[in-house]
Amino acid sequence: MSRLRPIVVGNWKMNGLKSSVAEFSRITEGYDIGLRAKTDLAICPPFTLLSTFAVVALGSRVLIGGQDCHRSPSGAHTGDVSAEMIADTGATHVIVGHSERRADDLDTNAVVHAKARAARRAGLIAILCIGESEAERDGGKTLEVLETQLAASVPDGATADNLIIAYEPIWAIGSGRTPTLDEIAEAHAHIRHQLVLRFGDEGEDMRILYGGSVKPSNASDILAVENVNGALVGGASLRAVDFLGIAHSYP
Ligand SMILES: O=C[C@H](O)COP(=O)(O)O
Repeated sequence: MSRLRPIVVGNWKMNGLKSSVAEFSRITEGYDIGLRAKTDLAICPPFTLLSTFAVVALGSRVLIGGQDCHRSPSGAHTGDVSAEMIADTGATHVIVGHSERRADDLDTNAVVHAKARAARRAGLIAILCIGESEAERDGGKTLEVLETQLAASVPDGATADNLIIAYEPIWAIGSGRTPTLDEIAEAHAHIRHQLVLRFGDEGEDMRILYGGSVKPSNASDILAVENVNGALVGGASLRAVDFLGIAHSYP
């Protein structure tokens, strides 16, 4: 097992109303001393719930993150939210480059790069997502795609304290399908290699999460794979029992 302290992150995507505080409270209550000894735990709710969740999380050590940020600290960007605003809620993390934003909002690698820099500027830890499409996997291009995304979207000067990589094969997100454990190991080893080539020893300490159809029934196998330092969980993070079940899967 990796020596790096794992982190299990829940991405609530566009889900959650004020009434969801009860479910989030169950997560904070379930993050007991036994679980804290195993793993960090974070929830990234929609922007509308960030401040509320940050208050509910106080004292629980559950971490809070945004799901995206604008590259600028403030200004005329209607509808956008800056990294500084996210940090101001008490959040510590922000997801950048999720494939849904790369697809829906045309976030290129250059844009993701700028957002990761913005996260650092605001003192947030960026959870930077990369991953191949099904056509790219079928075409044998997975490792090449990951390499290109890493080179173009991870900023210089990134450290293990301000950057987490999340490997999410696009075809595995919300589909119930996952790569084989060998395929996950291969992708994570490649990401680790690229990080070490670029950042030296610092690259050894950067956490690499797996995301895509993680659930309580497959978490223990996936989380045991070499260089998998945690998970980015979508659908299964919406219910405390499932999310805590995944976090408990660590040996
Ligand atoms: O950010 C989370 C990922 O997109 C994974 O979503 P999923 O667990 O619903 O497949």
